[in-house]
Amino acid sequence: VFILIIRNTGKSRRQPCPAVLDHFDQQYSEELGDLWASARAVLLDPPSWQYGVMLNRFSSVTDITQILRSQGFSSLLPQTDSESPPKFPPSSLQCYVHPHPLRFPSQAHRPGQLKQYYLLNAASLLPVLALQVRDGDKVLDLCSAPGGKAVAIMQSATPALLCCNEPDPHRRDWLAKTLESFLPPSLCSRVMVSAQDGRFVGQSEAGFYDKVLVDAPCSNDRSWLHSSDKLRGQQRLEDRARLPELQTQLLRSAISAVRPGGVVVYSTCTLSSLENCAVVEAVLKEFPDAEVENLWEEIALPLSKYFALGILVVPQPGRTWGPMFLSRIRKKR
Ligand SMILES: C[S@@+](CC[C@H](N)C(=O)[O-])C[C@H]1O[C@@H](n2cnc3c(N)ncnc32)[C@H](O)[C@@H]1O
Repeated sequence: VFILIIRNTGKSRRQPCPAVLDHFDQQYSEELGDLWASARAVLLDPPSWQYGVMLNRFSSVTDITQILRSQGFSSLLPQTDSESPPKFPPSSLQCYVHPHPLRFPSQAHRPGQLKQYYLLNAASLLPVLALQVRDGDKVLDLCSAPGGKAVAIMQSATPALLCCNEPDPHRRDWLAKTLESFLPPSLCSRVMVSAQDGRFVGQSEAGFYDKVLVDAPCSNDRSWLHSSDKLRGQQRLEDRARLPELQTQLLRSAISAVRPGGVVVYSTCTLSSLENCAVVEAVLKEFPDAEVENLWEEIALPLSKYFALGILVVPQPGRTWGPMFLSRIRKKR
């Protein structure tokens, strides 16, 4: 198999939206201090962005690992026989990363044919690792489209049920296509797609799930910074102000949907503390039977930066993963 790897070039450089950049400069220089200057440089430079290659364990094509290794990719997650930290629980999840911004070509959707790999920002795997899905778990992916984390969950273990919820009809179609492209028909009975408003799942399915992922709608810093025009950028800044309320409602609903002893992972792809720590903090006040767990020991990746209520991955030159915030909340027994 011949695979052409694309090196990102300056030709695809997109212009940042001045209003969004100005807003980020004000907020993030205050919240992140010196770290913002280097994160800013990465966010403004799409050709420097790295991409992870998550393998599909259900694809019968097996030579992809060899190709990746020969191109200089290496495994992001430590091999199970490795002695060196960090140690993750054994998992069949495999993702390859490259030190340079090389981009593997994406594969087209072909009905009836499973894709071999999924391209992603490797930090997106952290919420899935934190969820610690085990065989037989009942799992809810509350905000699921386009389905990257749902695919990663199914690479990690074989849950009894994975409910992928997405209320937006177009994004739900995209999600269904992703699942069809990566999962064999034999898993159909375990994986279902639902269309609920996630804010109300906690009432309708209280205490039903072992694990719930809330990969919340958020201000997606990477893409919002490159908003196509001024109006769109300004609209997004208005949306940004409203997001913490929706995120709070979704996290509240997720904690209600999990059984005592179960876990909720809350994640976003923004650096904004108002959508991250502040949301977790506000919701925890309402649930004395829930507590945040310390992920530092467990997910101590060199590209993560620790915050009191979770982990924030701040993109840095040469390690452009993130932005990604995650926090794991356990409901006491
Ligand atoms: C960050 S994206 C999820 C990405 C996805 N987890 C993945 O890894 O591919 C957030 C999703 O939440 C959905 N969403 C928005 N409002 C929602 C709500 N009230 N309940 C559930 N999902 C919602 C959006 O349509 C969007 O698809």
